[in-house]
Amino acid sequence: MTTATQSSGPPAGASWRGVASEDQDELPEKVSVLLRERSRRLLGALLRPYRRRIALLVATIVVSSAAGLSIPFLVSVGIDEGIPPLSRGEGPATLLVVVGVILAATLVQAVTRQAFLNMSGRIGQGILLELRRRVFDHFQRLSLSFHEQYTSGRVISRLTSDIENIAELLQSGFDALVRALLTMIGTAVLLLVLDLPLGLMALVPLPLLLLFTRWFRRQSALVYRRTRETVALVIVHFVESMTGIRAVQAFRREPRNQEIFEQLNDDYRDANAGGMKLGATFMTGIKLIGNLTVGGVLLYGGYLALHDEVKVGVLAAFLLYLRQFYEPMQEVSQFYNTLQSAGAALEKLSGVLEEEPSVPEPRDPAPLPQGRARGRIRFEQVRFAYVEEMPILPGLDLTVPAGQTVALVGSTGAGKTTLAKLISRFYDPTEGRVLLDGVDLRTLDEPTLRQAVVMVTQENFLFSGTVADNIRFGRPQAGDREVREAAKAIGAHEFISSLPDGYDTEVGKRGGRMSAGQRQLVAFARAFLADPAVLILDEATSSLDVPSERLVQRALRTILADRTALIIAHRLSTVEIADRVLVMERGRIVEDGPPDRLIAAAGRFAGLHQAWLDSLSSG
Ligand SMILES: Nc1ncnc2c1ncn2[C@@H]1O[C@H](COP(=O)(O)OP(=O)(O)OP(=O)(O)O)[C@@H](O)[C@H]1O
Repeated sequence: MTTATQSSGPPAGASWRGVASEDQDELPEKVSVLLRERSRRLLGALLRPYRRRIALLVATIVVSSAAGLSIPFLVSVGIDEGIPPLSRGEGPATLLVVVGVILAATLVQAVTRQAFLNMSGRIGQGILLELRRRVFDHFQRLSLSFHEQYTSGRVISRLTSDIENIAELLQSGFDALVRALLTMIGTAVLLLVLDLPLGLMALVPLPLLLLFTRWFRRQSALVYRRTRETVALVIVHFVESMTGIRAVQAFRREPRNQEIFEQLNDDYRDANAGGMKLGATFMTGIKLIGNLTVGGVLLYGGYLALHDEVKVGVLAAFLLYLRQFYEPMQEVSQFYNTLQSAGAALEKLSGVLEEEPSVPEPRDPAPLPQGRARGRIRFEQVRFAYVEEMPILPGLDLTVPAGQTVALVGSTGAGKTTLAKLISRFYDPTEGRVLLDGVDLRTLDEPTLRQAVVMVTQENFLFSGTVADNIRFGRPQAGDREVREAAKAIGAHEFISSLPDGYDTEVGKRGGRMSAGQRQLVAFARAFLADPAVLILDEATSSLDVPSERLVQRALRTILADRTALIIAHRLSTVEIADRVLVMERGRIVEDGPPDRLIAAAGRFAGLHQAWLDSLSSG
C-alpha cells in the first residue's frame, strides 16, 4: 500500500514513514525502535511547554509520597516511645506529639495530593487540547491523495479513541506509576534502615515478584494485541454494515451480517475474558506473595521481638509498610495496559503528523498576471500516475481559452476526473505542467488558487447547519442578500423558500432532507457565490426527473456564463450548452471540437450522441 508521501515514488528504506507502519503487523526491531523514538519526540514536544509545571508536579508528588511513607514510621515511634511512658504513669505528652505529627503528615499528604490532582488534570487537558488541535489541523492540510487512501474510519479513530487512550495515560497512568515507584523504592529503603535483618527477610520475595511481573507483562502484551485486533474487526464490520445499510437492506444481507458480527463479537469477548483472567491471576499472585511475606515477617519478627532484638513498634511499622509495598504493584499492572494503548496511539498519531502534504505550498508564490484570474488553462506534456507503473494520463497537451465551456465525455475510467483534479491541484502532475493564465499551478498560493478554481464534485456534500450556511460556504463573508441572490440566479430560491424555515432550515434534520436535484442546486448556488474564474463540474450520474433536470440545466447556463467551465458530462443534454467537446479514452483526447462538428464528423461522439437520441425517442 502506498502512502501520500509516496505517491511520487517512495524513498528507499523508508516504508515505515508516516502512516505506512499501520498496515504492517510485524515490524523489524530496528523499525520499532525508530517508531518508539518518533512517539517519544511527539510526547516530548507536547510536554515541553509544561516543563516548569511538571517539575513542580514532581516536587508535589515527592512531598505527598514522603508524607504517606512517614506514617508507619510515626506509628512505630508512637508504639515504642509513646506508650511506655504512659504505662510508667508519665502522662501522654509524647504520644500526643506523635499523634499530632501523624495528623500533620496526613494533612500534608491530603493537601499535596489535591494540588497534584488539580495540577496534573490541568496539564493533561492542555496537552490533549494541543494534540487534538494539531491532529485536526494536520488532517485538514494533508492532500486529497492522503484522504483517498486513509479511510474516514481511521481518521475518526485517530481523533477519538487514540486521543482518549493518551488522556487515560495522562490522567491516571502517570499518577499511578510515579506514586507506585516512589512508594516502592521509599518503602524498600525504609525497611532496610529500620531493621536490616528483618528488612532483608521482607525483601526476599522481591526477585520472585520481578519475575512474576515480567511474565505478566509478556502475556499482557499478547492478550492486548489480540483484543486490539478483535475489536478492530468488530468496528470495521459495524461501520461497514451501517454505512452500507442501504445495500445491506436491499440485498437482505442482515442475517448473514448478524452472523458475522456475532462471531467477531464472540472473539472480542473471549479476548477480553483472557485479559481479565490474566489480570486476576496476576493480582491474586501478588496478593499471595504479599500475604506470605507478611506471615513470614510476622513469624521472624515475633521471634526477634521475643528475644528483644526488635521493638514491637518497628514490627508494626514493618507490617504496615509491607501493605504499602504490594498495593502499588497491582496498580502498576493496570497501568501497563494503559501504557500499551497510549503507546500504540502515540505511534499512530505521530505517523499521521509525519505525513507531508503531497501538493506543497510554494515557498515563493507567483502572482497572477493583472492580479486576478482570467481562466485560461493549459496542460503542457502532462503525465500523471497515481501508482508509478500505471500512468492514467500518458502525455496530455490541452489549451482551454478563458471563458470557454468545455464538456468532457468518455468511457468510465478514461481519466476525466483525474484531469479535473489536476486543474484543481488536488494532485500535481508526475511530469509536465498545468498552467492558469500562464502561471504554473505549483507556484500559486493556496488562497489564490482556491479563489480562482472551484470544483463541484458528484457528492454535493452538505454540512450540518442551515441551507444559507451551506451556500455561504462558497464565500464566508457574503451577506444574507448575496446568498439569496445566488440562489435566485440558480433557480433554487423557490424550493428553499418552501422549506419549513426557508433559508434557515437545518440541513439533514426533519424537513431539511433534500432530493439529489435539490442538493445539486444548493451546490451550484455555493459555487455561483464563490464566483471562480474556472469552474469544474463533475456531473452527478444519478438521473433526475424531467422537471428537476430542466431546473438543473437552466441553473447550469447561469453558472457557466462568463467563466471557464469544464463539465464532466454524464448527461448528453448538458453537452448541448458546451462550446467544445473533448472525448477522452485511456487518458488521451481522441476527439476535440464544437458539438455540431463532432456530430457531423461521425466519430465516437457522434455515436454516443445518436445512442442518446435513440434512448430519448424510445423513452
Ligand atoms: N486515488 C486513486 N488511486 C489510484 N488509482 C485511481 C485513483 N483514482 C482513480 N484511479 C484510477 O484512475 C483511472 C481514471 O479514473 P478517473 O476517476 O479519472 O476516471 P473517469 O474518467 O472520471 O471515470 P468515471 O466516468 O467513471 O468517473 C481509473 O482506472 C481509476 O481506477
